[in-house]
Amino acid sequence: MAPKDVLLVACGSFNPPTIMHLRMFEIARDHLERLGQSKVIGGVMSPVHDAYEKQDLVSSGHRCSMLRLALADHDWVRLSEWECKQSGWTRTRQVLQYHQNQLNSTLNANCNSPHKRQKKFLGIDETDDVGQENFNDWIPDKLDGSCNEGPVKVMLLCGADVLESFAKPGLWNIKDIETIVSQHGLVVITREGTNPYRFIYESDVLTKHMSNIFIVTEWISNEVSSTKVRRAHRRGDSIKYLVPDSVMKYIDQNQLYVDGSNSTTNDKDL
Ligand SMILES: Nc1ncnc2c1ncn2[C@@H]1O[C@H](COP(=O)(O)OP(=O)(O)OP(=O)(O)O)[C@@H](O)[C@H]1O
Ligand SMILES: NC(=O)c1ccc[n+]([C@@H]2O[C@H](COP(=O)(O)O)[C@@H](O)[C@H]2O)c1
Ligand SMILES: [Zn+2]
Repeated sequence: MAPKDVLLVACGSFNPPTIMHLRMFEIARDHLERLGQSKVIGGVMSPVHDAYEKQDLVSSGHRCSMLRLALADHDWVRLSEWECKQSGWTRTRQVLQYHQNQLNSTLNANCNSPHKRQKKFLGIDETDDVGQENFNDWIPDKLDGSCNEGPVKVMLLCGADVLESFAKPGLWNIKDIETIVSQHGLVVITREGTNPYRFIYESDVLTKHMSNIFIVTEWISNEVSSTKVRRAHRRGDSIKYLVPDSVMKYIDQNQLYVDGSNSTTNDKDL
């Protein structure tokens, strides 16, 4: 059976983006492709909306700028700004659905209408809906104009802490969890202090859809987190090699994470 095309979507604060956020994609792609059933055709980072109001969250303007710098030379992972440009916070199931719909319509459009480049040449406006900005820069080049592609499956890429947050009362809608695991699928990277296998065992819905959940053990473990980076920076410690150099420079130039002044929220426990 030919491998199925997959697009990995990582949702998160990326406050700031760390090397581990970028590593996640490499680890996931190696694992999925080694299993032989999937071909990863691209990756997307979708920063959460400011309205998520997580402690110390700097504006999505800053977070998108940092992601743009972090991904500047990346050959297969791209930033998607759609989520943070909405009027409020969007549930992850809807974020995945949006990206799936956009991919499906791109694939359909490729087969039913003139080639995109031809459209540009003809001066046809590429906006989706009247008055709606086009946020489609994240679509892999591979799909840009080609009509012989099969379907592409959008999967959620996350760390095991996000998987375990499924059990936090009131945080996730059970129907959303079922839709995410049954229709999209999950690629979960192990993280210190988590036990994703046990977590799946203890959940009926996750056990039911286990064939669509890929747990990837990161043997070269790296416990960098955005929280630790922010803390180190606030204390005047070096964050070199924890975030891309371009991101480190941006943090300095914009004096981010020095105190609470750039944060969209005041310090509070969430
Ligand atoms: N070291 C890591 N190992 C595995 N997954 C990670 C790691 N760091 C981040 N992730 C994953 O990256 C995604 C984005 O997470 P997020 O933006 O919350 O980063 P974070 O480093 O956990 O930040 P914070 O400390 O602010 O929560 C999540 O799915 C999270 O689990
Ligand atoms: N119900 C939901 O869809 C739901 C709940 C909690 C977090 N999330 C998402 O998980 C991601 C990671 O969040 P944290 O940075 O809090 O770990 C964010 O993108 C957030 O939007 C989604
Ligand atoms: Zn986190």
